[in-house]
Amino acid sequence: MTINAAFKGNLGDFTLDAAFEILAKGVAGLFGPSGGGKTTILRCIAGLERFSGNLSVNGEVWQDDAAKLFRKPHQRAVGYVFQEASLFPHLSVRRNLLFGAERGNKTGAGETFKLDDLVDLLGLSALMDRAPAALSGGERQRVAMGRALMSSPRLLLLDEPLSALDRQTKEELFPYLEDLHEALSIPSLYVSHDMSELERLADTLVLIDKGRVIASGPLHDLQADPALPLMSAPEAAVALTGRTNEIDKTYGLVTLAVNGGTLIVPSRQARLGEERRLSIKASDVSFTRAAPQETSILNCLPVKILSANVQERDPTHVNIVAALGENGEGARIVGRITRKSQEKLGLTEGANAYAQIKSIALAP
Ligand SMILES: Nc1ncnc2c1ncn2[C@@H]1O[C@H](COP(=O)(O)OP(=O)(O)OP(=O)(O)O)[C@@H](O)[C@H]1O
Repeated sequence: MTINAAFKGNLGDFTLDAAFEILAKGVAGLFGPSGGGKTTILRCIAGLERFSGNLSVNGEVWQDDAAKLFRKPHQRAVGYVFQEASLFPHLSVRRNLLFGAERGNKTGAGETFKLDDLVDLLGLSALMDRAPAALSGGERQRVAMGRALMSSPRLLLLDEPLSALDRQTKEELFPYLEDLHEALSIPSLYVSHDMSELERLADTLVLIDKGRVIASGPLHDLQADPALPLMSAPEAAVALTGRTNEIDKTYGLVTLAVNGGTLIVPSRQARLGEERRLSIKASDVSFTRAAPQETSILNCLPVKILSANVQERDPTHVNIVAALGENGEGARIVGRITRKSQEKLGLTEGANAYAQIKSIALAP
C-alpha cells in the first residue's frame, strides 16, 4: 500500500509543510522531535484536521483540494489509537471491542478480524467482562488496539501508544505489537519520538522536523545515512533482520544469517529458520584491519568502509558506515569510534576491515 500525502497549514505559530510518499507495508514510523508535527500529520490523515493538500491511500483519494474533495473522518477507514486509551468507561472490554466492529460496519472497509482472533492475539480473554477502570494502563492500550482493529480499518494510526506507560509495561506490550505486526497484514503509521520503539517495529520511516519531512524510506537506509540526524544521536543504531540457521543450546546462542554475513546472538528460545530483528548500536561496534585472533568477541565480520564522518557534536568521535562482506555487498552497519583510532587504522572510504560486535551487546 502506498500513502501519498502533502499537507500545508498553520496551527497558531506552527507551520506544517509536509509531503511524503511511503510504501506502508507493515509499520511506517513517523519519527522526530517533540512538537515537529507528527500528531498533526496523523490527524490530517484521519481527517480530524483540515489543512490544504492532498492525500491518497492505496490509490484511493481521501483529499484533493483541486477537486474540492475531502472525505469526512467517518468516511476514512482508519483505526486510531491514541497516547492514552480512550475507551468508553461505561462499557465492558467486550462491548468496547464490539463498538469498534459496529463502526467498521458503517465505514465498510479493510480486512475483517474475528473477535476471538484479536482477543487471542492481544491476550484479552480474561479481561472481557471488566470495565476500563479495572484495567492497567497496558491492558487498556491492548483493548484500544483491539477496538481500532475491530473496525476493519485499511490503515491503523498509532499515536505514541506506549508513551504514557512505564518502562516495564512498555516491555510487556511490545510482544503484542510485534505479534500484531507479524500476524496482520494491515498497514500502520506509528508516531513516536523514541527510536528504540521504531527500531523494533518499523519497516519504513518518515523523519519529521519543524513541520517538514526531512527524509523517508526504509528504516535501515535512513539509519545508515550519514547525512541524516539519526546517525549523530547518542543512541545511533542500525536494525538488521536475519534468519536463525544454527542453535547452540549449550551456550544459549543462535546464529543469524543477515544480508552479507552471520551474527552470533544470545537467545534462550529460538526456532530454526525464524526471522529475527536485532539492533546494532554504533557504540557497540569496533574495527580492526586484520582478522582478530584469540578474542572474546564472537562477531568479527569482514566489511568495506563506505564513509567516515566526524561527529558534529563531538569532533573526537567518528561515525563509520560499513557494508558487510569483503566487497561491501551486504547490509550496512554503523560504528562510532574515536578519531584517533580511525586515523591510526586508516579507516576511510573503500578500506577493508573487520567489524567486531560483542554478542552480549546483541542480547534481546
Ligand atoms: N490547537 C493548536 N493550536 C496551536 N498550536 C498547536 C495546536 N495543536 C498543536 N499545536 C502546535 O503544533 C506543533 C506540532 O504539534 P504536534 O502535536 O503535531 O507535534 P508532535 O511532533 O506530534 O509532538 P509530540 O511528539 O510532542 O506529540 C506544536 O508546536 C504544537 O504546540
